[in-house]
Amino acid sequence: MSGGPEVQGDPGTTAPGGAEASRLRVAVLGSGAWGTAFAMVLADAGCDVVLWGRDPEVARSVTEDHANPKRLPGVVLPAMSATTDAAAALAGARIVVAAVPSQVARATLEPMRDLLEPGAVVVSLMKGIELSTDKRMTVVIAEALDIPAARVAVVSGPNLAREIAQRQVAASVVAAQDETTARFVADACSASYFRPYTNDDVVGVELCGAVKNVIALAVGMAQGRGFGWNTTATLITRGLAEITRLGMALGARPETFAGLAGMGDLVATCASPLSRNHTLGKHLGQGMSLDEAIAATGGTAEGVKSSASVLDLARTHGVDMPITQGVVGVISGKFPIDELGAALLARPLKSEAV
Ligand SMILES: NC(=O)c1ccc[n+]([C@@H]2O[C@H](COP(=O)([O-])OP(=O)(O)OC[C@H]3O[C@@H](n4cnc5c(N)ncnc54)[C@H](O)[C@@H]3O)[C@@H](O)[C@H]2O)c1
Ligand SMILES: O=P(O)(O)OC[C@H](O)CO
Repeated sequence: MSGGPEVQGDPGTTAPGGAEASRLRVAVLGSGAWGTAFAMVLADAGCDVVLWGRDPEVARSVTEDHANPKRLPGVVLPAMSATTDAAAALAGARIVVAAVPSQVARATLEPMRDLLEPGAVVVSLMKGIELSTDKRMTVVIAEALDIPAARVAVVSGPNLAREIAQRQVAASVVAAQDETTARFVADACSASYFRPYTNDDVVGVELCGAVKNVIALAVGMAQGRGFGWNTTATLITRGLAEITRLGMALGARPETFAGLAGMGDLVATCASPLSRNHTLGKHLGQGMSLDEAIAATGGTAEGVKSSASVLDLARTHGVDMPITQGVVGVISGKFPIDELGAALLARPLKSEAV
């Protein structure tokens, strides 16, 4: 990659000085699978990237060995630095990308509030809904860092970290209330194998990312019980209907659900064995306990916790989400997994359109 996005234009502050002054500095918070893979996209796109995480050995290995064997074994990373020092990571960063598990986002970001560069844009890669508040991640970010919503964006789409880290071709959505913010982020992460589209439907894009994980759990459970592609396709299609109903009730645009962040990510997550949510659901379907399934899956399966906040949101807004309700029942141990299919089919018949 040559050049890369320059430090100029909106939204902005003055470029940091020194040799890297002409390259856009980006801090990625969270050195897990997606934080690391997205840092790679940004570096390939020409940004000056620093990765922050809690684990000193991961930071050393990313900086010195160009590898994160814990989360992306076998992947050779482009040149980037990594640190456990948040102040060092955030210094001079015009874009800050948050890629920690959703339920720790607020606690992770709040202590960084005073370290953020004035005018920095903050991007959520997270696909969850905060328990206890039912808030979307861009809202949590704006509150935790005390910045205007117009400076917050979300990147979401069919983006399995391992495939992106292998530089397999993929597209995604960058959503922000402010078109300038979305364009700024899209320019920063546009690489030869990664194509971001902009969108201003932040609510729709974030709901798609969080709820598809719940539907992927349901698909995994069904496949673990031995059901085949008809069941999978039924759950994906009716899952999309659930996501759309909730999104419409919260003010999202219907076309978002047919796009990359909606149908696109739903298909990738429900079909791929690389998905942690799908895999965890499958383990449950095969008879593991929740604790066993979490341990066997490894990594963050956001749907386990976010299913409860999604269902809570649905109840608050009077939206019917039977698949989500079934997943919450199974996860909480209150509903036997082998009765889920029959319970979903026993509901009163209705028109497909509602
Ligand atoms: N992996 C993917 O393919 C993928 C793709 C798109 C979006 N996402 C989303 O990105 C987010 C991060 O997922 P991931 O795949 O990188 O997860 P991961 O499980 O690979 O890594 C999570 C990282 O967060 C760190 N972490 C955990 N608790 C923390 C805390 N209290 N404070 C700071 N760091 C903490 C862990 O040490 C780890 O480095 C999730 O919301 C996920 O849904 C993941
Ligand atoms: O591994 P999962 O289930 O978190 O899914 C990964 C991504 O969200 C797919 O786009």
